[in-house]
Amino acid sequence: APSAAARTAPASSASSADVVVVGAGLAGLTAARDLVAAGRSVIVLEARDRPGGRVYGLPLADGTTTEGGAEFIGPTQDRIAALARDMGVETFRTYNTGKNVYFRNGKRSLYETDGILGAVPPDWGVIDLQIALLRLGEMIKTVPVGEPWKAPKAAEWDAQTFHTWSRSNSLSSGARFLMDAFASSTLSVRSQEVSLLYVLHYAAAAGNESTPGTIDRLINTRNGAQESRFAGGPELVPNRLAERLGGIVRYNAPVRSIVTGSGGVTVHADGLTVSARRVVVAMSPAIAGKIDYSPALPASRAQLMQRYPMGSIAKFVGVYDTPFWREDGLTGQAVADSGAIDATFDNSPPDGSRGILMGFINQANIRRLDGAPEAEVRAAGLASFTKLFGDKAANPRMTAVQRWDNEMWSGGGPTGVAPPGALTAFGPALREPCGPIHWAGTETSDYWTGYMDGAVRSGERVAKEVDAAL
Ligand SMILES: Cc1cc2nc3c(=O)[nH]c(=O)nc-3n(C[C@H](O)[C@H](O)[C@H](O)COP(=O)(O)OP(=O)(O)OC[C@H]3O[C@@H](n4cnc5c(N)ncnc54)[C@H](O)[C@@H]3O)c2cc1C
Repeated sequence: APSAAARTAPASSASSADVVVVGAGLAGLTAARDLVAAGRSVIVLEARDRPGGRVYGLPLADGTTTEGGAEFIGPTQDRIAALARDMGVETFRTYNTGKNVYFRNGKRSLYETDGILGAVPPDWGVIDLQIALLRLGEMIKTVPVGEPWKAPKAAEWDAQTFHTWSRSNSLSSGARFLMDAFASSTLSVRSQEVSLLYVLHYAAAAGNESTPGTIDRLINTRNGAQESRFAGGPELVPNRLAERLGGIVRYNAPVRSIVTGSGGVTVHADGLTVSARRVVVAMSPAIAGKIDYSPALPASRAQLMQRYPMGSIAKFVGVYDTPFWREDGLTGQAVADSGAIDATFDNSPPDGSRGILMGFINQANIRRLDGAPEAEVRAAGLASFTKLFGDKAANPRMTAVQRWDNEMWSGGGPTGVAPPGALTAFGPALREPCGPIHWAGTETSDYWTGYMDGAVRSGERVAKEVDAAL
């Protein structure tokens, strides 16, 4: 249990603990849970006024919320599943009955997702694409989960982008578009921006210790990463965990600097300084790089933090009286090559008592809308919804938008992504402790890096690491 001193320290003061955890996202909260269970005194310092980080219940005008950040959970995501169970949060299936919409080259078509192609829309390049996917599947098998830099062809694959590979391994514009759509919908970057090795590892990591990761598990709704959602919203998981941890979690406490001395570390947050034997920094490398470290970190870690940028992403939702697309035989899922939104899902509540359409405004699309007033984002979002789901989508009861790129304590999303050269030169620094400073966050995970499950796994891993070091 936390020491009495840790529980009662006033908000603006100096205090001490065995371990300071920086960041109350899923990674930091999980680390704190396990360290407290191991009998260590812990203080969690969170910059925002809420826990959860990239897991966020986006408020709607009527006082309810919808998923503004992380949303889905699927098979082999065992650690977030276990945590949600512990917190009494149930899951339900993502609405997935009917056909998906595919919009390309100005033409709208519908397709089934229970055929051999699964979630892949049929396009002219489909044979071409299947051959490329088979090749990728073979490459993925050779990438060691958690250590992609040790793949036999790591140097070759980290020397090119996913775009370069997709262009030299497919001829049709359909296959090329669908490979770009894969990078966009999973990482919210253009395929030009991400290392081939990183993409291969992302797929290798989409599994668990007994089930190898695959591209299918990343992109599928049924049997894939989009299979289920959390009843009441995913934010219930971090909210309840933070509540359980109680007063050791301090909000509005952005950490500005971490000073390593002979006896341990001193962590300086706004209004609070904490001395500890160890510190866990539980956030993406890019955001961890905003903290001042003294003495300077080893160059490998400092430069990793310069080379692991966040994707660019926003979510747009429209709320309707009913999920009208269901009556039209549609799942609410779409893939589009134009407009502000390139992928959609049905975000309605489990009982379907009203309809919520969610659209991702991914990579270049949200960059184009950077700084645009909300009315312009709304108009662009509704234009996409109408094009994909018809005129009934034009007049929602309300809309909402969550722009992650403008969030000071996230800097984008869904995850940090490695451009060419970063993993082979700096990858081991993702997890390697720097003296008493340990690193967590979904980006440091082996399985399901980039996902809530990876965040939880990273918290569990770092708690063991720190407990052993104390
Ligand atoms: C739009 C979007 C959609 C997504 N969809 C899914 C999905 O469907 N399924 C899925 O599994 N995952 C999804 N993700 C990814 C998922 O949200 C993340 O993988 C996961 O939440 C990361 O948790 P974390 O604890 O590693 O980091 P974070 O959640 O980023 O937590 C880091 C915490 O540190 C805090 N912090 C930052 N700097 C400081 C500082 N200096 N001092 C103190 N505190 C600080 C932040 O405020 C934050 O609370 C999505 C993400 C986004 C943005």
